Amino acid sequence: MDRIIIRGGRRLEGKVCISGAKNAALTLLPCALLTDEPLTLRNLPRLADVDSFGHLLNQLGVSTTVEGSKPEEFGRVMTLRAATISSTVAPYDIVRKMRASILVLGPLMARAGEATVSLPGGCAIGNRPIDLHLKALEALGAHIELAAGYVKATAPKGGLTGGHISFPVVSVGATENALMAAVLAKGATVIENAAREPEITDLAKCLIAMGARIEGLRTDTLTIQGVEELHGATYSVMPDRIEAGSYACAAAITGGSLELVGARKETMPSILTGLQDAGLIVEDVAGGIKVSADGRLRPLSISTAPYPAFPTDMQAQFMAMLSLADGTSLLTETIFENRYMHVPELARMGADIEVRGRSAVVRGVEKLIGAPVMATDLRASMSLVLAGLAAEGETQVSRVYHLDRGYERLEEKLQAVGADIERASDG
Ligand SMILES: CC(=O)N[C@H]1[C@@H](OP(=O)(O)OP(=O)(O)OC[C@H]2O[C@@H](n3ccc(=O)[nH]c3=O)[C@H](O)[C@@H]2O)O[C@H](CO)[C@@H](O)[C@@H]1O
Ligand SMILES: C=C(OP(=O)(O)O)C(=O)O
Repeated sequence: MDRIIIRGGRRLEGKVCISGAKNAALTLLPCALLTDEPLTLRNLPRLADVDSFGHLLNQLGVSTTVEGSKPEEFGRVMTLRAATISSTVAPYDIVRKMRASILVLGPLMARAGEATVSLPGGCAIGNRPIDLHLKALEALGAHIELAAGYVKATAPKGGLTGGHISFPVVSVGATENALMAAVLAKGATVIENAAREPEITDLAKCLIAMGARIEGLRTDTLTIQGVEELHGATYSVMPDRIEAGSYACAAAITGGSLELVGARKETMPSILTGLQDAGLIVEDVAGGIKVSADGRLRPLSISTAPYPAFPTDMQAQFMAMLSLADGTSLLTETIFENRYMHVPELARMGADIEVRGRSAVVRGVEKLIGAPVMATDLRASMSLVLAGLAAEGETQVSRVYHLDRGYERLEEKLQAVGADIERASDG
């Protein structure tokens, strides 16, 4: 298994190219199931999850071809074509490894009228139920059965019909599944209390490019007028706001200055406000954003919540950064009940953090010290890399496969801006 080895203490300076967003890519890929014509996705990040999703789609009968696989090229182009759907089953083995697999449910129902998808179950960051995904499909006429760990959904004879969906809590995944199911349903669908994450807008824009009729983009009410069929399209995946935020934290924690090339300011309001409140200088530059440290970091009080509030996917990275702030910060996690797996590992590097239920009290320390650490999820692993960049001495982060799910060419991007970081393989 690979490890990342970091010798910390170097100030980072320069430009980092921001890749296509994982969480957008993973909801754009299943759109290929909605048409028998080719869907070409540009700016796809080179990530383990994107490859796994491609394999899942192959099993369902989708052909995939990839261009731009040369190591020096960023942003792959994948053309997907679901001329026919040969299987409507997403098996446990794949869904277990990649939770986004659940996003084939809506499109399979829309196109094939049936889907059998493994229940995802819990994962390291907490319980991740799918009851809202299922209720949304039921509102469109689907019949749902649960048996042997699988959801079996079937549409009535004439297919799904438009309906009224009102989510009791904001769910990104359930909004995505509902949207992808509704675009081919007969008649109109209204989704209330829809998630407003930029990745949802990216999905809606791609569906519109494929011929869907959707109104209310960027708002919490989406109105969809079902169409007979969708056609092929070419669509470019939005830049990854969480990757951009993570590199901004790298600039902050090393007292450095990084230009985040391609980052879109309008997709990361609360992240940028958090950085500014922590004392960083955030500037618009041509084609991106520049984030620079300006003295000691200030403590913050932050609560995660659905967009446009502070994202749960940035909580761990901010915690690493705030562990070196000049004072005590309070972080509250409202989305996932167990997203503090990085706390004991950061503590092994000298951070002073106390978890009290859903909150974490982070008392800033003068310095962190390198140590061997490991994490059980993606953003927790990134928080340890950030801590390692600032720490005195050597940090070894194991279980690198978590990072490979969400950060394209992490070591390469960090080396280019001055980090002493490498990947070691134990064979
Ligand atoms: C609102 C939010 O921040 N969502 C995050 C969530 O998306 P993801 O789509 O995985 O999760 P949801 O947005 O669906 O979950 C939001 C909340 O709703 C609850 N829920 C969800 C579905 C359901 O059927 N029933 C139910 O009760 C969840 O337990 C959670 O507390 O994790 C992703 C990966 O970290 C993040 O990129 C998303 O930003
Ligand atoms: C937890 C994450 O992703 P996933 O929902 O794919 O597990 C994430 O992007 O931080």
